[in-house]
Amino acid sequence: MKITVVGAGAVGATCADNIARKELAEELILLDIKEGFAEGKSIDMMQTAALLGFDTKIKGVTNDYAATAGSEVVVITSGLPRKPGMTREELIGTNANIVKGVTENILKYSPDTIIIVVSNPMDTMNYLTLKTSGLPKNRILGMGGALDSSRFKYYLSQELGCSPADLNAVVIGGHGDTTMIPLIQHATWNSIPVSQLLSKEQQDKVVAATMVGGATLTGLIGTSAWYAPGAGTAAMVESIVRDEKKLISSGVYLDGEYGQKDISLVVPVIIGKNGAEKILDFKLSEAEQGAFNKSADAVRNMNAVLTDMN
Ligand SMILES: NC(=O)C1=CN([C@@H]2O[C@H](COP(=O)(O)OP(=O)(O)OC[C@H]3O[C@@H](n4cnc5c(N)ncnc54)[C@H](O)[C@@H]3O)[C@@H](O)[C@H]2O)C=CC1
Ligand SMILES: O=C([O-])CC(=O)C(=O)O
Repeated sequence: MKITVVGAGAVGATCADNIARKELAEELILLDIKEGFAEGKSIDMMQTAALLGFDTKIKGVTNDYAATAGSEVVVITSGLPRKPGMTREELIGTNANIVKGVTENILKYSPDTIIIVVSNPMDTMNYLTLKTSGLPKNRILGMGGALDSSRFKYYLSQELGCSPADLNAVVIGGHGDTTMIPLIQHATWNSIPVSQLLSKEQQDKVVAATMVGGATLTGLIGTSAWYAPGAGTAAMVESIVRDEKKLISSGVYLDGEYGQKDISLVVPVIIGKNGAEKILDFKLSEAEQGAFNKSADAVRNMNAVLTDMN
């Protein structure tokens, strides 16, 4: 198994680190445009191999796409992160060009790969990758729901005083401060609905904290988060590589599911060796479907910016 991670910054390097520790690949290429940066990070990570006991060979390259040839999975993290006070959507001007160029270069050497898009604004960057690559829709996945669902579990666990691992909770919609939809009515603690354990105020607090989870960390750190984003992406890679068929909220192209067409949004997806193997199209309540439609409108407006940029 050969995997490439594009962008050796905070998220890309953390994702690569997780992939190596889990030994998901024999060969892992880390590519960045900044001279020597991916090489340095890769050597640093390889110098943990003796300590951590992993066998993955990590190689860093500066913009050398030939080195990525034959990658079965490619993760795209290249692009600017937001600064405090910014929205993810404000990154579109810079990141659309980066993601489009990277996708074109990757496909020259790995025409049948599965791509996971992380760069923000993720829903629109995933849609752009779908349109740029011409790959079948099952081979393009956006990372956002894995992270947001894990954040949702974190905030729920804080309120319930329980282990996040005992929780089942899912975020769908867009990967944006106002577009994500934590499905609180469906969340359970070992099968017990959390809506029966938390007051309405507590539930509202958890939902609100989850939605601005990324912005909160950006305010604290000065740039956006990377540990949970890196781990969320690696979990998707793992489900592909090990053909786990895990149900992970992910950005996928919708063709009628949840009443939406020609858009990428986050919904529950079974992820296996063929990428997005099945979208679980379950019935939302009227309020949830209304929120989903509103998120779709917002993401569609962002997607329209791509046309204006051309
Ligand atoms: N979807 C999600 O849930 C999340 C998305 N993100 C997004 O991921 C992206 C990366 O975030 P960080 O790693 O924190 O940023 P970073 O600034 O630490 O790393 C980005 C890297 O991309 C590289 N890069 C820029 N243009 C490139 C190109 N054309 N080819 C190859 N490499 C290129 C830069 O040199 C830099 O090393 C941002 O857009 C951020 O908003 C971050 C966290 C979560
Ligand atoms: O907040 C950001 O800009 C980065 C991101 O998508 C996240 O951490 O959820």
